[in-house]
Amino acid sequence: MADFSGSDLTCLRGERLVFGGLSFAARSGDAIVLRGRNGAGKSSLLRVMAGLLSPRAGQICWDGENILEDRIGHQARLQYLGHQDAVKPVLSVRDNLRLWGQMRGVDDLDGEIDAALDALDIHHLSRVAGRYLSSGQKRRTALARILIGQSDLWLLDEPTVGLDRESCGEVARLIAEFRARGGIVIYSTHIDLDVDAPTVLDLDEFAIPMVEWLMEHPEMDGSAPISAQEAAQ
Ligand SMILES: Nc1ncnc2c1ncn2[C@@H]1O[C@H](COP(=O)(O)OP(=O)(O)OP(=O)(O)O)[C@@H](O)[C@H]1O
Repeated sequence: MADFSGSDLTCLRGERLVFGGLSFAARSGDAIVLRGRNGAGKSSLLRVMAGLLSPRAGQICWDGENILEDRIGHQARLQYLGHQDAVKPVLSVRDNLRLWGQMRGVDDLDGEIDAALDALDIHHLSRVAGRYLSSGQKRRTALARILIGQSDLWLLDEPTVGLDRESCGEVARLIAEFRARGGIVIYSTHIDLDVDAPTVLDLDEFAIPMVEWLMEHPEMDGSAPISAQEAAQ
């Protein structure tokens, strides 16, 4: 039974404190849905969870080990789907999936690609170059990618953007199948996705006004006067 948790996380983007004091916990088969207004930090949190962005404070652990101690090992266990579909325009859909599969060192790649194309109902597009795909078809291709190779954790940033209503149902079904195999899914969405009993993590509850945060962390206040001794250091 895998265990993925974060404690007392603070995230800074640029000079802005996005959220603070955020904790979460998930075990095999769990789903967490991230909610919050635009700019609340859902994408930032997913990037922190993926180890692509370091938190300003707090830590994230997989089975008790800080993910930053072994970023490569963490990335091998997860599939991250960001806003960008990252579909190469000159490669066919099949070759895009082949490239991703090769990067993950997948063995039976052709078999896995066929299964992923079927699951996303894009077999008919397998020889079409990325540049000719519609935005929904690109999103389906990106979703097919997360099915290739073994993974224990899906981090999905608005997975249904650009998809028609029927495809949203397919995404919910894929999530259910992954959870049934023991996977952990954390996703952001602005629509209601038919996922069974996800834990809701509302980022709006963790927004901290900058001024309040600077009072707790005066060392981060670039506008505060510093002593002559500190200036000399
Ligand atoms: N690369 C970056 N550099 C600096 N600030 C950033 C960067 N990316 C995002 N931000 C800022 O971080 C904050 C959180 O953005 P984020 O994209 O995580 O929010 P979100 O909840 O996913 O928003 P949305 O619902 O609009 O997708 C925003 O204020 C944004 O301007």
